Amino acid sequence: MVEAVVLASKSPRRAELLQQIGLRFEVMAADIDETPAASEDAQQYVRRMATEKAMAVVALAPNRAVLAADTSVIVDGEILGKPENRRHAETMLNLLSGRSHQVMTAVALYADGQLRQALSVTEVNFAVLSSAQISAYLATGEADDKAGSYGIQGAAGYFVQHLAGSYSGVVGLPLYETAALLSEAGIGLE
Ligand SMILES: Cc1cn([C@H]2C[C@H](O)[C@@H](COP(=O)(O)OP(=O)(O)OP(=O)(O)O)O2)c(=O)[nH]c1=O
Repeated sequence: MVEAVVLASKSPRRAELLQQIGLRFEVMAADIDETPAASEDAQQYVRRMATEKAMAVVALAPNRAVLAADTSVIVDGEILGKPENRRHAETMLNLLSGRSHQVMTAVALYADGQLRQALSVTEVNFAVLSSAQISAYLATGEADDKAGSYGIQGAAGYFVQHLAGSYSGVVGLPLYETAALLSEAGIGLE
């Protein structure tokens, strides 16, 4: 029997999304340093992060197919990752209020000695957020572990006036691109 793909992620959202497309997988997360390098742009950063997450797990399970992803929010060329604390999250939400930003998710798949990558870029338009709305949202705790300090799939869903791109990519794993990578690597969905 072919062994299940390993999802190199501690994100419950990524596991849920992968379940949605019927892939048999198990989870093995590896911690990596997520500090952006001074010289890299957002696209290079998310690609490098997804690759490093995958390769950290390949080092632990060398004969398995390993899938990983990385999501960042980009506004004015600035990369917004997960907030350090509530104040940081508040600053990010004020920055995103009333304008559009990009959400980039890179996916990396290592299988049969080959690394494949895909990138999903989505344009998201936020309504103007009042300070009361931001405070109420921060109190839900949903911002704490998410890039850009919001989760489109939760209470922040109503901040979004318009989206062009991949909804699943914003949540953390673009399903079209992921299925295409799996198919290229000859890994079938059930
Ligand atoms: C923008 C946005 C991000 N997110 C989440 C997806 C990711 O879990 C997180 C971005 O952080 P990541 O560093 O990409 O992922 P992670 O640390 O949560 O998990 P791992 O590295 O182990 O795979 O933000 C949402 O859930 N909804 C959203 O709308």
